[in-house]
Amino acid sequence: MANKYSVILPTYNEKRNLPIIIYLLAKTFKENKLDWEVIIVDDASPDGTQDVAKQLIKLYGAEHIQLKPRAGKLGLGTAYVHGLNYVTGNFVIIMDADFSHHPTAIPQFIALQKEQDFDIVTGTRYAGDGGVYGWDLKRKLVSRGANFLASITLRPNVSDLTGSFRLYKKDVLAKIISVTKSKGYVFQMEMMVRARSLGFTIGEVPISFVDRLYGESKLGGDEIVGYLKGVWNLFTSV
Ligand SMILES: Nc1nc2c(ncn2[C@@H]2O[C@H](COP(=O)(O)OP(=O)(O)O[C@H]3O[C@H](CO)[C@@H](O)[C@H](O)[C@@H]3O)[C@@H](O)[C@H]2O)c(=O)[nH]1
Ligand SMILES: [Mg+2]
Repeated sequence: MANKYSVILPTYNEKRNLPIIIYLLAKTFKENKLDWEVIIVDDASPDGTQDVAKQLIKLYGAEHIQLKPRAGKLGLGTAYVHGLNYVTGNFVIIMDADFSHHPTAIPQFIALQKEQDFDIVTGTRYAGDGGVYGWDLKRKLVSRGANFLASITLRPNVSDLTGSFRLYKKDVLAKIISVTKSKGYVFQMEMMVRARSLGFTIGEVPISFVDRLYGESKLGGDEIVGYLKGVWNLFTSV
């Protein structure tokens, strides 16, 4: 069977970013002669993101773009779980819709996956020539601190635990999701810890994470508290 790559794209108020990210995804997949689809999981964005998504379905075709909305803002982790239900490909790519994750890295993820038959390939901002651009000191410290805390307590041996730009074998993602308990941003970290304890192989590709141009981050204080609780729960259970 030929490979098919399904992108799960969670959106909340991404009206301005969505057309461009879809354009770049379509371009990347076409140029690399890959079979693809994007599943947009929108949580009832008040800015009209879903109207834009519907236009994009007309433009690119329902075989390439699916819109799978939810009734309210239910969090990033459960958005992936929801999107996975509609995946028709054998590989899944998870990424943000605001260009912090650039589609040009996708062919590199795919090449590395093929090279060693990795179960997961994760983008990393914290190894090789990866990096973060456009964040203030506070946000940098939160991200570094979150990674440091989880890596010393849980030792998953992955250099970027909290990033979400990743490629998974579909069955592997389904397995990991079935044992992952977190609902918010902490989901990314828990998934890597679970993947390691299940014995899955993880490759890393350095990426540049550039902060969004349009709109605001949805990372707030409650997500940070949720993260700390998540580390603690894993530390006392795994
Ligand atoms: N459907 C849905 N989508 C959401 C929600 N919250 C955020 N999103 C979408 O998820 C993506 C990431 O959200 P941002 O608000 O842009 O996150 P960030 O602060 O830039 O955080 C990034 O860095 C974190 C830490 O490294 C990552 O954990 C996170 O996944 C993301 O890559 C965007 O496409 C955004 O629209 C939600 O509750 N529901
Ligand atoms: Mg962002």
